[in-house]
Amino acid sequence: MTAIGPSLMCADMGTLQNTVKRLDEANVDFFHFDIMDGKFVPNFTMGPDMIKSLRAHTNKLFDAHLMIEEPERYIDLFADAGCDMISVHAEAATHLQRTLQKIKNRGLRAGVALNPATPLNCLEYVWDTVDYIVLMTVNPGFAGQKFIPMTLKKITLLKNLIEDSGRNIDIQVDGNISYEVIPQVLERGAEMLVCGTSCLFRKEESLEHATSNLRHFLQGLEEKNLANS
Ligand SMILES: O=C(CO)[C@H](O)[C@H](O)COP(=O)(O)O
Repeated sequence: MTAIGPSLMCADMGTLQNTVKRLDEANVDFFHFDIMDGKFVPNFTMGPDMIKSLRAHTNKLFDAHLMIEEPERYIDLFADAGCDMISVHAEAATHLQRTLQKIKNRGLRAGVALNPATPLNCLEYVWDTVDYIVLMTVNPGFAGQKFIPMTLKKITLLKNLIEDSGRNIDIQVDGNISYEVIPQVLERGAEMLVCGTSCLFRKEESLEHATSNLRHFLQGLEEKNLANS
């Protein structure tokens, strides 16, 4: 089943606790936290203390996407805050394998995030240390950007590489994951959707409606695929 993960940087920061409770009840699958340092990306968002304070309000998976330089220095901080999954950018981790191993040693799922222009060959020697790949479909740093069409080809290539590796590695897509884009990324092999302003945090509908509409839409696509197979 396709996993829905609200991108909490798109929420109202003043009512975050309530938002997490509502989305938990609306039955999202995981919560996605974008961590920015003003260096790797030109923006700032949330940090470990915020994650820690939200941990008591849901049992759903917490997924931290570290858009920061030297991510290896902060793994313990985010693990201690209550994260279940941590992804680091290949472009930012000098010792990528060591950093992924550090995440796994803490008992968490380890992810590699790739900017749109980063080729897939940086994954070649870490297949045995990675649980999920975050393919950025916009350049990271800001919500509300435009989907980059070249990344569709990358999903197909990545799916083939994962199948060849024989490993159980999920593909997460992040950036302008709209109703128009969703069928295209799913048909190419994405399994985890990071849902921001493009499909969940929308002015015209409540979080509850947005989540249930999205779930129905995904179910419809899955039924159509089953019927065609
Ligand atoms: O990673 C991100 C930005 O770097 C956000 O998670 C994402 O872009 C938010 O979604 P949307 O594009 O739909 O607003």
